[in-house]
Amino acid sequence: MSVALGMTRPPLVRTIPVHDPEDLVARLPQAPPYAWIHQGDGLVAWGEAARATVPPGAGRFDWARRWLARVFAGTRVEDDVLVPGSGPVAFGSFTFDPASAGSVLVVPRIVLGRRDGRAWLTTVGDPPIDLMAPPESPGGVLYADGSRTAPEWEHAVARAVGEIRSGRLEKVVLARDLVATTERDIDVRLLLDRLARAYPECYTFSCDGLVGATPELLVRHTGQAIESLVLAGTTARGATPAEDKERGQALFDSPKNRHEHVCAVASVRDALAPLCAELTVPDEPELLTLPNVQHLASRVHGRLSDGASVLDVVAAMHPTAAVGGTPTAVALDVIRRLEGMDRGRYAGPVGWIDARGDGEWGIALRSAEITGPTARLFAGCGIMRDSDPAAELAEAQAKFRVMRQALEG
Ligand SMILES: C=C(O[C@@H]1C=C(C(=O)O)C=C[C@H]1O)C(=O)O
Repeated sequence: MSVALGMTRPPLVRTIPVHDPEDLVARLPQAPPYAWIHQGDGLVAWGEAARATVPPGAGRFDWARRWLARVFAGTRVEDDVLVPGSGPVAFGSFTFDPASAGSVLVVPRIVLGRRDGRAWLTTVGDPPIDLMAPPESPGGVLYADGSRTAPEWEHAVARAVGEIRSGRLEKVVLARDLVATTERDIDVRLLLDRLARAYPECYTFSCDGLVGATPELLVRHTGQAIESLVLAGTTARGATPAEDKERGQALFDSPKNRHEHVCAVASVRDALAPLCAELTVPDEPELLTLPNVQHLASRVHGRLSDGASVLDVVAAMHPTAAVGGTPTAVALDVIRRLEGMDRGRYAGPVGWIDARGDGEWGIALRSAEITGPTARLFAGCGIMRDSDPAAELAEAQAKFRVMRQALEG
């Protein structure tokens, strides 16, 4: 763990209003970027004032909360904007499996924010002057199987179906990985630009090499108010508007997908209920249409009963049945046995938190782990008792498309 690198006195954190930067991604210098962007609003950040490698284990969110409290308490703050995301902010991403290493928290040196026509700039200490070189293309992309070939993964899905039919569990989400290699190192800013343009309704994120555009908002925390967008149940887009509509209706009417969705919504409701004075869960899902797929979606709203921070809420929710399964413990056991890989931070919580405890966290889906000229892409699907392995494979391919297009341009 390192705190306030190179600073001997408590650093001054200053937030000032600035002119609308319009395109947040275009303001990122040549430095590892942090980002959370939705419909053009959000936060982009760079530099490192403090960083923590969060130790694995059941108490990791607690550890993170204590570390953040110490770091935020060790700053002097002059905040002329006072909105969620102003003042000191930390970005974070956690591994899917609590036993896996790799969870990280970073307090960037510079944060540029934009929401509802307002924009602000936060600096920690005296930040260095940054190089504004534009990103370059990584060149051609070659793909290789990750831990499982396509037929091996279909076999794993068939085995999961067998375990579900034996009555051990109702639902499990199985994922696979693909390894992409590019000619030159990947500039994450280029991926962010492409993702934010192609998927404005998703949350385009970047945190310490984990990059993606997730449609699934785990939780947004604004004062006492929280909201979550629960997704589960997926179909492809149609080739024509009529076919698109037909597919959407079939998804809505499909007992398999509705059951899959009910599992995910129940896990969110059960996790949030003990924290909330009010909680509204819709009776029926709606359709969320994205450029690559259509999902069943439920918007959940609540009011917290006490001063829980966004990270406390994340700790209570993860892993939801949208990425784990039902019941959770059995699903995690099946995932560990059948996937044949460590998910790393894929399907884990990713987002930001400020010193008031406000923040936005998504589930890190439609994402890749970037290291130099390599990207490890992930995609998964909810498996139910009547799942067809070939159909699940096709669904995973459609989900890979988000990061493939971001890499290929
Ligand atoms: C697991 C993923 O997506 C999740 C699984 C879904 C499903 O199986 O229908 C839908 C949305 C997400 O909750 C992924 O994109 O990798």
